Amino acid sequence: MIRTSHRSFSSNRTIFLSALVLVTLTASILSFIESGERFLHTTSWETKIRASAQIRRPNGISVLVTGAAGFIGTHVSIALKTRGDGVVGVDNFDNYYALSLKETRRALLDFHGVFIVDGDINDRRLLAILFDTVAFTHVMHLAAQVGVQYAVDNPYAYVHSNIASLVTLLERCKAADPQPAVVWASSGSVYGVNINNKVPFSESDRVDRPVSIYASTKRTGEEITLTYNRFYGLSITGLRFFTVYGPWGRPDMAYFSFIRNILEGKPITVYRAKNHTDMARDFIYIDDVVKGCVASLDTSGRSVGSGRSKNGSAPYRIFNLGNASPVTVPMLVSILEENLRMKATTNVVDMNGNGDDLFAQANISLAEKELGYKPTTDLETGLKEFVKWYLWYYGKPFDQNRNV
Ligand SMILES: O=C(O)[C@H]1O[C@H](OP(=O)(O)OP(=O)(O)OC[C@H]2O[C@@H](n3ccc(=O)[nH]c3=O)[C@H](O)[C@@H]2O)[C@H](O)[C@@H](O)[C@@H]1O
Repeated sequence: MIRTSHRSFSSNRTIFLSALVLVTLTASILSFIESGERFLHTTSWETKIRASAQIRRPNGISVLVTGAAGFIGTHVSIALKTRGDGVVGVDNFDNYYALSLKETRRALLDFHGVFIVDGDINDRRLLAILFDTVAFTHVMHLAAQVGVQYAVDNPYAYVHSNIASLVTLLERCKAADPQPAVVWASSGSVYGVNINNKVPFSESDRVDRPVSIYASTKRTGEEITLTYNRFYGLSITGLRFFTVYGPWGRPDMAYFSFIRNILEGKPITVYRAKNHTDMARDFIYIDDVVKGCVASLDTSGRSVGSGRSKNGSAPYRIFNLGNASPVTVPMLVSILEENLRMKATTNVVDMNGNGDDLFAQANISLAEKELGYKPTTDLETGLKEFVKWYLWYYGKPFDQNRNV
């Protein structure tokens, strides 16, 4: 959805990035000043929020996007704003990965007229002020502590971000009148080690054997949101994202860290299952995921409660958002090598039971039927776009003569 033609990659990169840096700097200085006064919610802060939340199309929606400076959050916010919806972002700008990338995404959002509130959604007062300032029709909840392996050493981060913050947000949505509809990021990792012994994975499969703290907090989130649907009438749509990749992506993910190491001539580590089976993922390109998110918002139905009471029942839905075509990690590496015309130095390591799922493949027929979801970007095409963005963003000289 964020289009930058190849020509502009080379010629206007410096101009575009310098403009972004300037906007970032201004936005950061302003947000620093305002963040200090955040709780006085100065009129300029409120004015920015109201302007950002303004709906500019007939039957438009007004969406609070949590995690708006994140990878999927940035793309979804821009897609909604571009079509005329009201969008306000909130992000705690944590340093799980490079803050500079989040700040540049903030500038990109600013460029598109999306204001991001710098704050933590576990902050009840901040949420109260936000919901008093804007009557959100929808919440796109993408803020989360992500990463499968990071959970091994940092379990509390997942409880704070994926459980405590979720409940704080749902409590605020429950109290709103009218209540917004909620679309939120679950995860394909809830399927665990393929306990169903069937592929592809379907939403009706058993998901009571998650293999990481990360996956178990996402599974718990599905149970918690069901409670807020059944008792308080919130419309809930959970999206089980598979392995999402693309421009402005997450540096902690394999596809991103591999390209960085290959370009820097450093080795990459390729995990393999104990019986020497290659790991495989259902890689899904960001533009396809954005379409799934927007379609979920558009078909969310209404919440039917207010406070502790509700009038009727609201929709509770879960969808797989994947590509339905798994690719092995070694294949991912060879596609990157082909795009970069460089060979990777690969260390193959047998999995250490770090909570990584061996295999993932989404059955997307339910999303196709209910959301009209139809992924169109295969991994080769998507990675080509990602490599172009990466070289443009990090200003890497791309030597066409490099041997593979
Ligand atoms: O499907 C999902 O729900 C999850 O997808 C990704 O998790 P993952 O698929 O494990 O993505 P990566 O961390 O990029 O790993 C992709 C594959 O590469 C492998 N890998 C990762 C890193 C590495 O250095 N080497 C390596 O072989 C992993 O074992 C995995 O098989 C995201 O990181 C999660 O936030 C998301 O929830």
